[in-house]
Amino acid sequence: MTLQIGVIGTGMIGQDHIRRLTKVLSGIEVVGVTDIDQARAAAAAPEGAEVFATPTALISSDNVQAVVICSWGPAHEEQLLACIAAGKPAFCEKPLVTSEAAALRVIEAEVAFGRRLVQVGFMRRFDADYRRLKAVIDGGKLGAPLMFHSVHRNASVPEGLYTSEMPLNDTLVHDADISRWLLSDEVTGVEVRVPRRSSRGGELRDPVFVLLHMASGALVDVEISVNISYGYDIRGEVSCETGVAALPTRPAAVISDSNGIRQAIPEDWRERFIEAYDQEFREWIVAASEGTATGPSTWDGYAATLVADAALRAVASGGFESINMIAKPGLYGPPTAMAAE
Ligand SMILES: NC(=O)c1ccc[n+]([C@@H]2O[C@H](COP(=O)([O-])OP(=O)(O)OC[C@H]3O[C@@H](n4cnc5c(N)ncnc54)[C@H](O)[C@@H]3O)[C@@H](O)[C@H]2O)c1
Ligand SMILES: O[C@H]1[C@H](O)[C@@H](O)[C@H](O)[C@@H](O)[C@H]1O
Repeated sequence: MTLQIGVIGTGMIGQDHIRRLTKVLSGIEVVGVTDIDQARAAAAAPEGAEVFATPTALISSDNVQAVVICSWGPAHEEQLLACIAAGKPAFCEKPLVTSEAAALRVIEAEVAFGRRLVQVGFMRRFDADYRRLKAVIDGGKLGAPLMFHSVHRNASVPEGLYTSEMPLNDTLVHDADISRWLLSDEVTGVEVRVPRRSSRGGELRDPVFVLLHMASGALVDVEISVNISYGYDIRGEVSCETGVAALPTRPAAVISDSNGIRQAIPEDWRERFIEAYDQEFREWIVAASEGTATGPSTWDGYAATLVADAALRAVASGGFESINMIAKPGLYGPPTAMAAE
């Protein structure tokens, strides 16, 4: 059976996902697209796909069985709620939503529906290197994880569109999610330090240094640099009681020329996580074909939203900002460290 998919938002990642859904993966057909920029939607539409005037029209179409949301974060809530109301599985790019209140409304709707329908685009969980790192930590041979050093560097970000809040509410959400998942832990508080500003980003608050306090007592430090120019560089190292486990340096062709011997660094997220995005969709397609979702959930999107909110408060206060989660609904699995009481 072929799953008929509609894509909302045909910008950078929408186009990349349409490419993988039409040229890489099987078991699906992109039957519809929409974007507030109708010309962009028409240009991105695969042959034979319908260009819908609005997300509502796409979601309610009888031809669309599942939805991929790649619009801007502030638009996600309305589109997710419409998918849940229609009972259609939705893959939603990060961030899930852009406020705690919005995250709670999506949780409430999905819990009332009674089955998981939403998968959030935290693609690092599908990356083979991160999966091997988690297997080592879960294996327990290195003892308990004590510290996680997470480095998140972008070569550049879209000028004018990427604001000073975004290192914390757009970029950090990946590190927040991967920390919770890798360490099987929950974030209970956040501190942020702002070092000397990089002259490459103009007035942008860049870089930032974030400290995540985990429920177990483990600490996570995150470097976010979004104008590092040399490439898209993602690193991670977990210090445990009797050893250290780290992401490997990615294999790349070794080039020897008059500049020396060197290996290329990915240019951006599309290249670094290409296999992870393919794999997250493979797993989503299986789940969505069964009318549900897998992997990062609305609950995980909610948790990352709380971290982003706390980080923004921490910049303003200069101190420690705590996080208080609601009790975890059973739909999202057993209680976590924080919600256990
Ligand atoms: N997982 C990742 O690594 C990753 C990478 C890039 C982007 N993203 C996320 O994907 C989303 C899109 O990012 P992008 O880089 O493609 O941005 P983009 O600006 O290139 O594209 C967004 C598109 O959505 C459209 N849009 C916005 N609001 C809409 C609405 N209400 N209805 C219909 N269309 C609407 C815009 O016109 C635009 O074409 C963001 O949430 C971003 O954080 C995730
Ligand atoms: O939307 C993008 C995307 O999520 C990337 O994975 C991240 O590295 C960028 O900082 C962010 O702006």
